[in-house]
Amino acid sequence: MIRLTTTSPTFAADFTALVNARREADADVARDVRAIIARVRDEGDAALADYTQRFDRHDLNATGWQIDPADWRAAYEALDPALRDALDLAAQRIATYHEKQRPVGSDTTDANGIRTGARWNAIQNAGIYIPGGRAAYPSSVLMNAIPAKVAGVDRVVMVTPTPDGEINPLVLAAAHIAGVDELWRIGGAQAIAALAYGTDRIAPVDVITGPGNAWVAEAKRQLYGVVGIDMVAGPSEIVVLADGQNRADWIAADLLSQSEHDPTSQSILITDDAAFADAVAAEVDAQIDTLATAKVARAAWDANGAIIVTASLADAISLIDRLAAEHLELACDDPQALFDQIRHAGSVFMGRHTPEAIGDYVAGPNHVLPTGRRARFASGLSVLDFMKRTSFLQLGPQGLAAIGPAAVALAEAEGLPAHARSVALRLN
Ligand SMILES: NC(=O)c1ccc[n+]([C@@H]2O[C@H](COP(=O)([O-])OP(=O)(O)OC[C@H]3O[C@@H](n4cnc5c(N)ncnc54)[C@H](O)[C@@H]3O)[C@@H](O)[C@H]2O)c1
Ligand SMILES: N[C@H](CO)Cc1c[nH]c[nH+]1
Ligand SMILES: [Zn+2]
Repeated sequence: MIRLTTTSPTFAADFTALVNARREADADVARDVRAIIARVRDEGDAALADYTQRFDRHDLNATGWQIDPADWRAAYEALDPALRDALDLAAQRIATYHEKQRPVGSDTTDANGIRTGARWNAIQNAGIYIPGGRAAYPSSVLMNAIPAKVAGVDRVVMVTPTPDGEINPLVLAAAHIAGVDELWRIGGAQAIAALAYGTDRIAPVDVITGPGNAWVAEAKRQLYGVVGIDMVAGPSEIVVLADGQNRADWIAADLLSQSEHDPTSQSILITDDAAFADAVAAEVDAQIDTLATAKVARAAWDANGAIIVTASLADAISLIDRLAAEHLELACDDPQALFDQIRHAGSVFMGRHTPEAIGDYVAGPNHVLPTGRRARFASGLSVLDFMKRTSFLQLGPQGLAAIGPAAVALAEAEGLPAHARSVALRLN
């Protein structure tokens, strides 16, 4: 963990180094992913079986390539009732939140009878990546599949790695609740490539959504264009802005909640109270060892964690915007006043009783969010990622007469005579 103070003479350089640190997709990851993608494109299922053996340690031809919907239902029905209720509550809240995102098209006709508009249609085939290397993510099944179904996607294809051939029953139960259509036991960059290009067994999809580690995120980035993607959603991050009135143990737990995802995760505390910074640092150290995920959390905190002490909470705003983090907690008395001034963050958690982890599971907004400072230009997963818009126009003789000559003039000015003729012929 590094500790910075805004009054230090080296702060500007130190903070810039923190902002620019490349935690994900370094040169090796990009090169390895390129090789994996090329092999899956050329060798299809054989490459998938080989990579699954290498990274997930099981033989797909023995364990099975797919898991059957009957098994999803059985897993749901066998769940402990409290867990089933928790999953149902999460699904219902996520559905309610996302149903409000359905877009409306437009259809207007002006005084010359020129009709213009736009119509939204669902993507036909969506691939959803559900991470599964270090932890199982039933919550990510709901976060991806529910918006896809709200959008009206015909075919939702879920891929997830099953290390050592084991699958978490909660992941199956979530697939059942969310109405997934196919479930393949493949993960990593190879699964993204299979969804993008298709193989003998797996029909290709039109868009791929979902989070994953550095290899998954880089594969989506490299395959964008062959296939649509939601965003690059890599190793988790959190920035917590907290004044000295918070409980140090609460804030330490919030920081660790994201550090425990991945050794390349990043957790940053910004506070205007140096004594509170000390207390949180001590709490993080005390809490890490109590976690079953201590090894990953420790690696992430040591390598990428940061505590920044500012002179005031207001001084933190420009720092927060430069970090453009996936998650931002505002643990202070008037979070709204700060939120009003912040532009770049994937999702914001306001007030002392809104830990980021509540949004990971049950609040309703999507937990698939842009990482690596991409909140400057990207948004969290939504129904719109599973839809696209087609514009349309319709003119009669009067409308064409009104705007056609301008089109002819512009076409001639561009040196495109066939364009000009196509309009002019109809004007005469
Ligand atoms: N940004 C978000 O919205 C969000 C949401 C949930 C989870 N996450 C992130 O998802 C990630 C989940 O990671 P995970 O590892 O548990 O599962 P994962 O499914 O993303 O990755 C596991 C796969 O990675 C591949 N892999 C591992 N080591 C490799 C190597 N050396 N070379 C090539 N491929 C390799 C393997 O194919 C393996 O099956 C975490 O980073 C977590 O922070 C992000
Ligand atoms: N925090 C993750 C997004 O970065 C989402 C998640 C799922 N389960 C637990 N956490
Ligand atoms: Zn999380």
